[in-house]
Amino acid sequence: MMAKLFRAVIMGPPGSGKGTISERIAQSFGLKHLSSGDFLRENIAANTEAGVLAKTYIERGLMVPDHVMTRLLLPRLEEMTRHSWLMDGFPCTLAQAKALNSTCDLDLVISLNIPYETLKDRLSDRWIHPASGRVYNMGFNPPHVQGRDDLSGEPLIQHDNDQPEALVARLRHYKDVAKPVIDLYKSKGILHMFSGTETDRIWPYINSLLSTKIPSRPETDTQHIPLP
Ligand SMILES: Nc1nc2c(ncn2[C@H]2C[C@H](O)[C@@H](COP(=O)(O)OP(=O)(O)OP(=O)(O)O)O2)c(=O)[nH]1
Ligand SMILES: Nc1ncnc2c1ncn2[C@@H]1O[C@H](COP(=O)(O)OP(=O)(O)O)[C@@H](O)[C@H]1O
Repeated sequence: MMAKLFRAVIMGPPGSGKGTISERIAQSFGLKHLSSGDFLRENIAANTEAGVLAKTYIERGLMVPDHVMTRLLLPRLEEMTRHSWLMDGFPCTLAQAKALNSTCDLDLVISLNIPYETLKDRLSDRWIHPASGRVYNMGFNPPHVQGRDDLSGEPLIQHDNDQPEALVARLRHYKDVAKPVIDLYKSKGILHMFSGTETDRIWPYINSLLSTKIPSRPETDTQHIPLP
């Protein structure tokens, strides 16, 4: 018998730990981690029509318009008929949420509520390996060799828009656009909000919530059919 597919979204301001927590969820529960940023980077690398268009916005530090995002992502999600997934970075706006709504029924939305001071500290210390998108934080998960990606050994970079001046504007913008999305998911009864300053302290709560909804990845347990 095929297990029911599970579809979840994770929301939160820049630096709130969406990527970090998504990876843990993917590992523990076997959901496929989808990231809007990764989809965009793939499309940019492949020079698709949407990728070329998206690049012109990202380069200017702007959000990609809703119609480009939905045209890019919804067909990919529609194709995922055999996989449970967790989407990170989409939807970001009410228009995106409504478009997603018309494509699929979400089971759960995780919203991360992290204080500004914490975000500022984390992001000013964030280093990225541009080619892979691997993310390091000098305090939390530093690279083995300072300034170098663990796998490729290539140099790490910092984003200008992770610095405090740009972050204030990004955060304000996030709050404005996310509020109606959060309200929508609250009204549907699928929103779960987690507050705190440390991913390691938030994670056990998310883990136990998901354990009530999906079987954890059974390495040895053959009673449960793992999620595809
Ligand atoms: N010090 C500290 N750093 C953390 C913690 N959790 C995650 N980080 C680090 C890893 C990264 O360098 C940075 C941001 O984490 P993520 O890239 O997972 O965040 P998110 O995906 O929400 O950011 P984005 O939307 O891509 O800007 O903070 C934590 O509990 N403490
Ligand atoms: N849902 C979305 N709607 C509009 N633009 C998006 C969306 N997701 C990602 N983007 C664009 O792609 C860029 C990279 O996204 P991401 O990798 O999530 O990193 P970050 O949010 O830290 O910049 C964003 O800065 C934004 O321009």
